[in-house]
Amino acid sequence: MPSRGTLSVAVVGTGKMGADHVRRIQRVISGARVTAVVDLDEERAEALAATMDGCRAYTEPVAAMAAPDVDAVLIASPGPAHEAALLEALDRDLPVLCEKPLTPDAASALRVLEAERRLGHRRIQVGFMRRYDAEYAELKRLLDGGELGRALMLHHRHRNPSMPPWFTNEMLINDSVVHEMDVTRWLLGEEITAVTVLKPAPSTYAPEGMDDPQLVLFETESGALVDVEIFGHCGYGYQVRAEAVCERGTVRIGDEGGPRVSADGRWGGRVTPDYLERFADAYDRQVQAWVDATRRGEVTGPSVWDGYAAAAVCEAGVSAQREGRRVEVEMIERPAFYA
Ligand SMILES: NC(=O)c1ccc[n+]([C@@H]2O[C@H](COP(=O)([O-])OP(=O)(O)OC[C@H]3O[C@@H](n4cnc5c(N)ncnc54)[C@H](O)[C@@H]3O)[C@@H](O)[C@H]2O)c1
Ligand SMILES: O[C@H]1[C@H](O)[C@@H](O)[C@H](O)[C@@H](O)[C@H]1O
Repeated sequence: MPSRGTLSVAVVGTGKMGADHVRRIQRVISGARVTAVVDLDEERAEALAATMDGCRAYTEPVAAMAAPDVDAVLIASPGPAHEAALLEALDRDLPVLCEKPLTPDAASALRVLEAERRLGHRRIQVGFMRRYDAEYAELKRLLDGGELGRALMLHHRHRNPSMPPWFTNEMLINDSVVHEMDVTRWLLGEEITAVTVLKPAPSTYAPEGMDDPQLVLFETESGALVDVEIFGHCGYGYQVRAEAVCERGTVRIGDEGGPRVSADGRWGGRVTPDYLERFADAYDRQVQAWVDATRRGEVTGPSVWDGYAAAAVCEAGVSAQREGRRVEVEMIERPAFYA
């Protein structure tokens, strides 16, 4: 299919992530421009729109999607607002890149899945950007290559320096560990079947009501075991690491590889301060891949099925966290539409 001209994108939600995607579309990647920005915070949307020629500010996603100069939508509002925006975009048959999580619970993710199936063709890519990170891609290549044998275990480490004040205990699972749910499914090519959450005595820096850190355990269809350390307030930087333990070898990614400085009788390196720096290349590749595929009239990358499957695992994870027991994941059969 021939490429369309420059893609005109509406960015819904102009907070930390939305503003960074706007910068990326305008200055880093090719083939797209931002013609609309939407935020409930009118001043924020207007201030951002004023920095771009030909860009209008809206407070309602519906109004932006109805604009004649919008032909694709990037959703970067908070998770609970995704469903309404996704359903509106599907009604208008607009291509979408939706930040993770697709939606915060399985029932709403299923409603989006059913709406896309009714439309009859895929329109939505979910923003599980780790799939576009060079190290994760190399790990996937090694596991798929088969030389190391079957993967028996995955160890994930996910540390944030701190979380915003509105972040909840449940969000450690359905906003943070959702990344490990997706990469586990993707790396191993199978579904997660059960989740257990263990909690050590919390850090004294954990906010009131938050058990931080937590250890989340996944079981998979083939019997692989996967552990995730989620630490929301480690204080010193942003670290995401993974190690695959296979029958004939192990692979580790996410170790800091930058310059090692020796000075003042010490040696050491730098820990990235946040996800925007650690995953900068992955976000760039993800958005470029979405723009390129959309201009070709295709939809690639993580699908609504991937978003739904992760939401189903999140739901089990939140119950496991609350009830202190192993919880099995309940999900529908994968429809042929998403084969
Ligand atoms: N992929 C990643 O690594 C990554 C990193 C951070 C955030 N995220 C995701 O990006 C999304 C946004 O997160 P953030 O950190 O930028 O949040 P944020 O709070 O910084 O920004 C959200 C913005 O959306 C606006 N908003 C709220 N409801 C809205 C609605 N109904 N319509 C339009 N605008 C609305 C808010 O006013 C705010 O400006 C979330 O889904 C989050 O999980 C992904
Ligand atoms: O929304 C953010 C984002 O998804 C980051 O990639 C993750 O590391 C954080 O834990 C989460 O809160």
